[in-house]
Amino acid sequence: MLLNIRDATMASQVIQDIVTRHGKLNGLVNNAGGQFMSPASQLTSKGFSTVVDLNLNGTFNMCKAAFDGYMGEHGGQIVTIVAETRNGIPRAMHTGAARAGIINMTKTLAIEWGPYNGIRINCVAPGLIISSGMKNYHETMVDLLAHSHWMNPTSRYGTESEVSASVAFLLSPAASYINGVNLEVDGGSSLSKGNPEGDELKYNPEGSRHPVYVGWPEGVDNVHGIKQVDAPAKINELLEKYKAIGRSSKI
Ligand SMILES: CCCCCCCCCCC/C=C/C(=O)SCCNC(=O)CCNC(=O)[C@H](O)C(C)(C)COP(=O)(O)OP(=O)(O)OC[C@H]1O[C@@H](n2cnc3c(N)ncnc32)[C@H](O)[C@@H]1OP(=O)(O)O
Ligand SMILES: NC(=O)C1=CN([C@@H]2O[C@H](COP(=O)(O)OP(=O)(O)OC[C@H]3O[C@@H](n4cnc5c(N)ncnc54)[C@H](OP(=O)(O)O)[C@@H]3O)[C@@H](O)[C@H]2O)C=CC1
Repeated sequence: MLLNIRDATMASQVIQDIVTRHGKLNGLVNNAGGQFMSPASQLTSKGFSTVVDLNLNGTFNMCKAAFDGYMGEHGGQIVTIVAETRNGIPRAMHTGAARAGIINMTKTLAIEWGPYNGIRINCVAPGLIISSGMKNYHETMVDLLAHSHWMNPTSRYGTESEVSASVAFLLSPAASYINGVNLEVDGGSSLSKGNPEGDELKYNPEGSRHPVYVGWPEGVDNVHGIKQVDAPAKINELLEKYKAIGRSSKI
């Protein structure tokens, strides 16, 4: 099934096809999105609109299609992946504005659509995550990002598994009374970003138990159970580093 979320007609068609094929639509996860990096001073009006159209309008198109095509009558759960935006997103003001718009749209929809058979709608806001998406960026940006892994209190990137665990939780009955929230999955970067001159020890002063705490559950055999993703090499190197730390992080 082809889908361009920027196209409202296509969004409705895809929802209709799913309902026809499966007879129901329990959940919608709006994960599609993205941006290009540009300082705001160099951003054109068209560039700004493009990113807002993709993220904000695209998410609206999918939510509306799900509501009209099934959930308005039968209820359901919606989770939208946004991005950690609390202090803005330097070099990505367009996406920051769009994601903040989605978070506010989500609050309104939670209020307006909750009465429709208990529709629940929430957001998950990832911080920096080791993901295939990083391949979209120029090498210099990847370098910068790879050197920014300490920029939150956990001093590391997150993983796709850590984001999807939160999505699964919000979709599940375990979250049956959670509606209209934005769950930050960011290692605390929304609380503190650190100093660009700093290093990974910033949040781990001498005397703390571990240089970096990973805290991933063991895989079937060991921590190597963490999924390998098709991220740029420099970002994947971080994953290997965390795995090694993970093995020595057991309390
Ligand atoms: C030290 C810390 C650094 C802090 C910064 C941290 C930032 C973190 C951000 C949050 C973390 C998020 C991570 C991720 O999201 S992972 C990646 C996910 N995937 C993507 O981002 C997708 C990559 N992007 C794209 O696929 C496309 O750029 C996009 C879909 C967004 C747009 O594609 P489209 O084909 O619709 O658009 P066009 O190419 O036709 O362009 C339209 C106009 O947009 C302007 N533009 C486009 N590219 C650029 C660019 N690279 N620089 C500047 N401007 C750009 C331009 O005006 C285009 O119009 P014109 O073609 O007429 O010029
Ligand atoms: N990785 C990170 O650090 C962070 C990521 N995020 C967000 O998480 C989400 C997933 O990102 P990630 O996996 O990293 O990156 P990817 O680029 O791998 O995933 C983005 C997905 O969105 C799809 N997509 C883009 N535009 C459209 C469209 N118009 N219609 C339908 N699908 C579209 C892409 O499809 P296709 O491949 O076919 O183009 C791609 O599968 C994104 O919204 C991203 O911005 C937020 C914060 C941090």
